[in-house]
Amino acid sequence: MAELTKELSHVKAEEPGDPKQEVKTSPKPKPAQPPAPAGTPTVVVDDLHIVYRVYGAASDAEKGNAANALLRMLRRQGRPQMREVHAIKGVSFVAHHGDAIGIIGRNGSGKSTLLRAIAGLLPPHQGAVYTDGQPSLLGVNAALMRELTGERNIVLGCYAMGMTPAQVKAKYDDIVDFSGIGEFVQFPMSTYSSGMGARLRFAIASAKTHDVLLIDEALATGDREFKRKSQERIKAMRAQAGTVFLVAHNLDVIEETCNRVIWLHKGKIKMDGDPQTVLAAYNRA
Ligand SMILES: Nc1ncnc2c1ncn2[C@@H]1O[C@H](COP(=O)(O)OP(=O)(O)OP(=O)(O)O)[C@@H](O)[C@H]1O
Repeated sequence: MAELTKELSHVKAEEPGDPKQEVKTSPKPKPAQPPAPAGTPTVVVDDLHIVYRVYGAASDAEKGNAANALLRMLRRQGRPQMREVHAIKGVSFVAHHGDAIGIIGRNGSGKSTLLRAIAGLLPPHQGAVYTDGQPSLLGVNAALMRELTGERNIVLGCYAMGMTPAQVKAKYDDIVDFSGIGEFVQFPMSTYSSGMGARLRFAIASAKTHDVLLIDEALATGDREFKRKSQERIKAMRAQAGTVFLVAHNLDVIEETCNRVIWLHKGKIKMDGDPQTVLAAYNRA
């Protein structure tokens, strides 16, 4: 913590007011704006199609025997084979401020792909995604640096979300407390269990109010107590009129946290409605 305090006080000396700040790259805080009223559209997904291109993959017709294998090897001397995986097929919906939307569906139905597309990480093959505000994707693989300590990752993660040094300092203890990693905050993240890493990622991401927060299975790795705390956080974010998308295989988490559920099946929306109705239909299928 001493090292961190030193680092923060050093950066703090270069905060606004100091003319040198003009050339620094540390993110500027957004001017305070009143939160948008609940019910205002935040995300519009319009006839979205996402197609992955996989290079070097054999088509079904080419698989299966030695002759085909030889043919494939010979063909690789020329242009590599390319296959397309049509992961999202014409998905449309509108999300609003204050919504917490659960995305459910079997393995491979396109849940993570949809979140990544809303986050702007995958270009639409067709259709479009419009967002009001900055979407932030929090996945279990969210990029924190394994070789750095929890402490440094908190600072970097907060900066990456656009927080000022003063805001990082104010939130630091809360992030450590919320994550429950205790003294491990001084250790490199490579020494953390997957649950500890996921808790720290959630604690960092939720230290800030997001316009659109996308959570991919992040709650699945926490223990019971952490799940309870994180559900409360999500509720608080909704109350501040942000929009939360949550992908989870644990349907209890979805039911307790979300006010709307979208059921994806083979890249298409099979059902979109209130959690009770959609989950009941999903469980019957
Ligand atoms: N990087 C990729 N390259 C090629 N195909 C991919 C890639 N990522 C996902 N896919 C394919 O896209 C489809 C949707 O995958 P996606 O990971 O979005 O599903 P999911 O519903 O999140 O699955 P899970 O519940 O197993 O996490 C699957 O057919 C998958 O094989």
